[in-house]
Amino acid sequence: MTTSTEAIRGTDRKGSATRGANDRPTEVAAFRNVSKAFGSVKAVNGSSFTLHPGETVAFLGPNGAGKSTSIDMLLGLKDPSAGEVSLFGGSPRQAIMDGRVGVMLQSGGLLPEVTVRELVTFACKVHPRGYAVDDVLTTAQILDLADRKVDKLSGGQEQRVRFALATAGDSDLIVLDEPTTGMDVTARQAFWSVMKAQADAGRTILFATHYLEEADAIADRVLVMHKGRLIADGTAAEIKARAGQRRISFDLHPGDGGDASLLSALPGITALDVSGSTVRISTSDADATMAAVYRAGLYPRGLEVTGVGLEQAFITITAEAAGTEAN
Ligand SMILES: Nc1ncnc2c1ncn2[C@@H]1O[C@H](COP(=O)(O)OP(=O)(O)OP(=O)(O)O)[C@@H](O)[C@H]1O
Repeated sequence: MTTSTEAIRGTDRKGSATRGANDRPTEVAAFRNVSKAFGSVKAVNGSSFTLHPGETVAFLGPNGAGKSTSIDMLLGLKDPSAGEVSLFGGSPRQAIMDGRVGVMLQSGGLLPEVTVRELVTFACKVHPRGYAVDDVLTTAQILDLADRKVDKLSGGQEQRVRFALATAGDSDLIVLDEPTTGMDVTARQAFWSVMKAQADAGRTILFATHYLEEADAIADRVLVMHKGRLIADGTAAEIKARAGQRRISFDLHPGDGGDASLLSALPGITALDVSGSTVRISTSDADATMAAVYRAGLYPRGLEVTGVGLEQAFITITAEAAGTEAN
């Protein structure tokens, strides 16, 4: 028996993107020095990146960074003011018409007065390689909502219907703009497990999110935008390393001589928290900080040094970008 997820996974699609002369997959999407201005607002400013077959890529950035505008250009919904956007080596509009892209956008009303089943059936029919509607409803976990009118759904339920529309056919690229906004924790986990199956089947996935833990857990690669510019492009680990921060924690026993003024003067230190005998430090240079701790004659016990999470790294690099602009 074919399960709905298997049906949606379809065959292994790695390498199904544009192929080069030597028949190796090349690129799914490319932004080449792309800008988009709305009057005096530079929503996107000279952005270049390439999406490769089979990658899961998170698009991060503070509010107004230019993520949705970039996605709109990627999908041919907006034209760039300058530069070039291509999908599968051709125009975004052609790729959409060919059914190569499944899309879940942030906004845009779902048709009122139709049921979930009617709407999803329509999406399956118009897709050149549409799946069976029951498979799509099952995979998106909305079979129980099939007979409900779409304008009577909760925000989280609406998101799941949008997800069903994005996965109604056998697309090579799935683009999701803040897909889990409004979903509860269980729905979010279920959503990402379905997306993981899509990624495992070799589809390329691009998703914008403000949930950095999602990006950290799911993405092979992270693009960070800030005020229209792409300020980081790498794995979550590379971006964390680039932010360069480390967290150190240790215990100092009473009488060890460590006081707040001594600790706060340690080299590299960016934050200090002393709670009873436990010292927690954020530092840009863990080696120098710890060398100074030992030089001061302190005896730290239970020493732990860890990297920062993606959230802290994101805050650090976007603050750096804001600082650079201000200078
Ligand atoms: N149609 C438009 N007309 C004028 N300005 C616009 C338009 N669309 C977007 N902008 C502006 O372009 C900038 C980028 O907006 P965009 O929606 O792409 O950001 P975003 O990163 O998706 O933000 P968010 O995380 O809040 O969704 C913002 O300053 C926004 O106000």
